[in-house]
Amino acid sequence: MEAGGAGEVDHLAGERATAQFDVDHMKVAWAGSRHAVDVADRMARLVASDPVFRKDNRTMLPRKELFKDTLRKAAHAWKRIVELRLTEEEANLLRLYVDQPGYVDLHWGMFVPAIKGQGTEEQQKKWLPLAYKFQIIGCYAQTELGHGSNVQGLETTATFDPKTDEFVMHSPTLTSSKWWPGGLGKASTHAVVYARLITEGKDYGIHGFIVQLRSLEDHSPLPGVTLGDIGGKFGSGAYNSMDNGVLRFDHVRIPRDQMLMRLSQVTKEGKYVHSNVPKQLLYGTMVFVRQTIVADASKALSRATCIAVRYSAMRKQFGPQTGGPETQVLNYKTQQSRLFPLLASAYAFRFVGEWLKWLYTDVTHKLEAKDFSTLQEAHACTAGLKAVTTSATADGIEECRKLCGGHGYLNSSGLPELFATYVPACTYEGDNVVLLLQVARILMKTVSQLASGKQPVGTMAYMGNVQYLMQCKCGVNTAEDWLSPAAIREVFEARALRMAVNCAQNINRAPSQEEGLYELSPDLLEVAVAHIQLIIVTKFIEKVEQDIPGEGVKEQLRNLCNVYALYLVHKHLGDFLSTGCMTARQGALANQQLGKLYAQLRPNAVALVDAFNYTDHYLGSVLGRYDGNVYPALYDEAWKDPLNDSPVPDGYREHLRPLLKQQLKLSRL
Ligand SMILES: CCCCCCCCCCCCCCCCCCCCCCCC(=O)SCCNC(=O)CCNC(=O)[C@H](O)C(C)(C)COP(=O)(O)OP(=O)(O)OC[C@H]1O[C@@H](n2cnc3c(N)ncnc32)[C@H](O)[C@@H]1OP(=O)(O)O
Ligand SMILES: Cc1cc2nc3c(=O)[nH]c(=O)nc-3n(C[C@H](O)[C@H](O)[C@H](O)COP(=O)(O)OP(=O)(O)OC[C@H]3O[C@@H](n4cnc5c(N)ncnc54)[C@H](O)[C@@H]3O)c2cc1C
Repeated sequence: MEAGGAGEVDHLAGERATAQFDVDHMKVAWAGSRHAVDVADRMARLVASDPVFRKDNRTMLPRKELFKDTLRKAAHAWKRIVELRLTEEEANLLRLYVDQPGYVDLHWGMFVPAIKGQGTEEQQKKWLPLAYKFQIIGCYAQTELGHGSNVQGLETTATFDPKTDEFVMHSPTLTSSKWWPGGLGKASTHAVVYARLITEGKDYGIHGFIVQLRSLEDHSPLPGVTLGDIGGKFGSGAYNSMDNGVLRFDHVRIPRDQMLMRLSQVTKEGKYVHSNVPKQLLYGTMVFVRQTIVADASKALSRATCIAVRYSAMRKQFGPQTGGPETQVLNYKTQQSRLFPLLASAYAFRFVGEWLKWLYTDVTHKLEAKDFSTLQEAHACTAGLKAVTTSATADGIEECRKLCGGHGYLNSSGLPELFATYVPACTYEGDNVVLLLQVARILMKTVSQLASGKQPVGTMAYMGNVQYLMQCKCGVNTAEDWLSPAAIREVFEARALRMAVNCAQNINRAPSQEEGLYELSPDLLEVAVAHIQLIIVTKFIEKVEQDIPGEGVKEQLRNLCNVYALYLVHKHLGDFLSTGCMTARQGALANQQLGKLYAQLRPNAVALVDAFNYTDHYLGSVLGRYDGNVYPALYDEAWKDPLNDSPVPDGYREHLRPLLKQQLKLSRL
């Protein structure tokens, strides 16, 4: 079929011709290195060219078929990984481009890291080779029906029996049933189970245990183990490919050496021994995953913005009153003011994710050397950035759906499934509100220590500049003044610090610290968000200050950085004004500058999303096609729906025909 006569293919080519920068170099800036671009490109094409990895029919598959398809894809991916001797980097990219949540995510993302982080050397030697070769499949069984956020409230017990040198795993109540772990329902043979350790009659709190759940012969649940899937989830396709599971134990015995004993041990005699390390290291796997979730946020948001930008560039509605061609919807200022901040956010999250990965690696090295001084920083940054980036990404994907008008609501746009798959990221690995309150508590502690002269470090170092930041005045006089990184940084620092100090003062007025924290928790959330946004803005500014090769690349990144920062100023103007960080006039100038930045971004928009280098397979959207040839694709896609298998639908004879015949009789009356 011919395109609808609007010349869409040429349209995107024209868009690409207006770019004022070298897209190839922007791909490098986005991916991190030339090597990263090449590997990602190779893996994306490998997946796209393999019929087993087809996913265009996914939202139409019934759950059982979808799950079987996930098993097939995972097994095929593994076969290719082994046959092609892919490196870990390549294998992980392959997993990314297969783009179907499944047990492998939890096996590699949580089961293996939990054993690495919490297992002794012997335990690692025993279990990791089995996991690396997929001779066992593992998951991370922490959350229960009754408790998820409150980890210390978990009820599953692991009671040591010195007579047999075993732990007895038991689910004493309905609410102690493990509930949610991915891969648990149908695929896993093993789990790292978090349970209350009881020995010598004393409850020592939550610890991790490796427990075999299913037979390695026929995959049936072992005696005393009840297992199942917890049921269908939000959306079609989407996270329904994952077997989130339920697990109950009825006095299941495991050898003592299956307690993960790196942080604490139980001796043969039943003595509990805690190594001289912070107990929060038990939460290390969550910290690791939160860091990967921040990196994933930029992937999901960049996918959505890529679809919305390309579609908005080809879609036309209305036109000048004087006549002439219709207007590309991307030219509407409202479309730009909704879409460009999301595009800028995708870049911002990419760079802060890169920095967070560095921080995580640095903290891990320090922990290995028994230096625990940066544990709090790692917790605050991973928890806060996870919360802020996932919330903004989930909202952003939904905004992109609306930006694509009616067609955005079709499954073939890719946006409904992307949203449904993505949105649980706001809940899993820590509910975003719960995580932001953790950050806020750390900020309150830091403020309370300022008076004693203790200098905050890391991302909180700016709080040490309290004398200046509490009274400084924003020096912006013209819209262009807002292009100064120093001016931007200062207002974000002043806003974050003043909000934190105000909140701390209000808490101090409460009858007790606990009551204050409780009453002011809505304000605390905003304090945490302001601090985390400061980190994202700062890391973006630092990125732009680096040496970035490629014609025009640095300029585009600077533009995106300014869009991101000034969009936040506009969105949170109330914070900036109420804390006296800027005047209403300066707020208006920021908005004026933002409009100018959008106009500069406009000719580069399509090229900026091309720099993500996504294949049409990975995007999975007829609206986001690289060639912009949207209408024929939309039209063809509709005919693939099973509802169109026959011109007359199933059910006609039973339900439509009698009705229509009856109406006929009535009309004859
Ligand atoms: C196809 C084949 C391919 C093969 C490919 C092969 C290659 C593979 C490559 C690798 C692939 C990688 C893939 C990754 C993909 C990952 C996908 C993941 C999908 C998501 C799954 C989701 C899983 C889950 O959801 S798991 C469950 C998560 N649960 C939670 O997050 C619970 C949230 N609750 C908590 O974290 C806590 O309970 C908390 C913090 C809210 C409260 O805890 P607690 O009551 O103990 O503490 P407090 O009293 O509040 O605080 C005490 C003290 O501790 C400090 N603190 C708290 N937490 C931490 C921490 N984490 N770290 C450090 N410190 C912490 C806190 O600040 C307090 O400090 P004080 O100084 O005492 O004040
Ligand atoms: C798709 C998906 C996959 C998952 N995979 C796994 C997995 O592999 N392994 C695993 O162990 N778990 C998994 N989980 C569970 C997940 O980690 C928990 O659901 C998550 O940590 C939130 O906990 P909750 O369900 O107990 O929420 P709740 O804590 O019950 O939250 C309910 C509401 O209460 C609020 N709230 C709770 N506490 C506070 C507080 N202190 N102050 C203010 N408000 C509060 C929350 O903000 C929220 O609005 C998964 C969940 C999902 C959705």
